[in-house]
Amino acid sequence: MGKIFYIMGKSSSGKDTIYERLLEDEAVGLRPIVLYTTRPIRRGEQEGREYHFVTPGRLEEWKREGKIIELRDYRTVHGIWSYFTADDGQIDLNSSSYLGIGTLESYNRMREYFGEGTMCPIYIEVEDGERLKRAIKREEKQEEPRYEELCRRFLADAADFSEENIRRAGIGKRFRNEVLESCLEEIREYLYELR
Ligand SMILES: Nc1ncnc2c1ncn2[C@@H]1O[C@H](COP(=O)(O)OP(=O)(O)OP(=O)(O)O)[C@@H](O)[C@H]1O
Repeated sequence: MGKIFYIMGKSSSGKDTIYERLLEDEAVGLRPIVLYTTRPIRRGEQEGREYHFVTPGRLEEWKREGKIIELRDYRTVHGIWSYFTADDGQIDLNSSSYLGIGTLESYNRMREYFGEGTMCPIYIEVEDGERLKRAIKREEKQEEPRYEELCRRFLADAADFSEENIRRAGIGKRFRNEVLESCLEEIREYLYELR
C-alpha cells in the first residue's frame, strides 16, 4: 500500500518550495495531491500546480455532493478563503504514494479518512525572524503586496501551530529549513526509511 507524505509548517517555512523539489525528483517517485483553494491566484502560480483555483460556488457544489475530505476556511482581510482536499479520484494508494501540503487540522482529518498507517508527517520549521523576512521578500514581488494578510497569517500561525497542537497531531520529527539543500536531504532519508 502506498503512503501519503504530508508537508506542514507555518507560513513561509518553505512548504511549497520543498513540495516542488521533492516532486520533481524522480528518484523520490511521489505523486502530487493538488489541493483546491478559493483564494486568488498569485503571480508566478499556475492552475493545477500549487493549487486548483476554484470559485466558492464550485466548493458549495462539492459540499452537497459529499466530495470534501477536509476543508479550512480563513477569514482574511479580503474575505473568506477556503483551502480543501477533494475526493476527486486523484488518490489511488494501491498504485502510488503521494505528497501533499496542509495544516495540522487537515492532517488530523486526513488521518481519520485514510488511517494512521497511511499518513506520514513532514513538519517544516524556520526561526520566526528569518521566516518573517522570507515572507516579506516573497510578498514584495507580488503585483499587489498584501502585507496586512501576511501579518494576520503570521499571528494566526502562532496559535494554529502551538506546541500543544503539534503534540496532539502526533508529530515527533521536525525538519529545519535553514539551508534548503540540507533540509531536502534529511527529508529524502526519512522518505526512504518509511517506504
Ligand atoms: N532554505 C531557504 N532559504 C531561503 N529562502 C527560502 C528557503 N526555503 C524557502 N525559501 C523562500 O522563502 C519563501 C517562502 O517559501 P514558500 O513559499 O515555499 O513557503 P510556504 O511554507 O509554502 O508558504 P505559504 O504557506 O505562506 O504559502 C519563498 O520565497 C522561498 O523561495
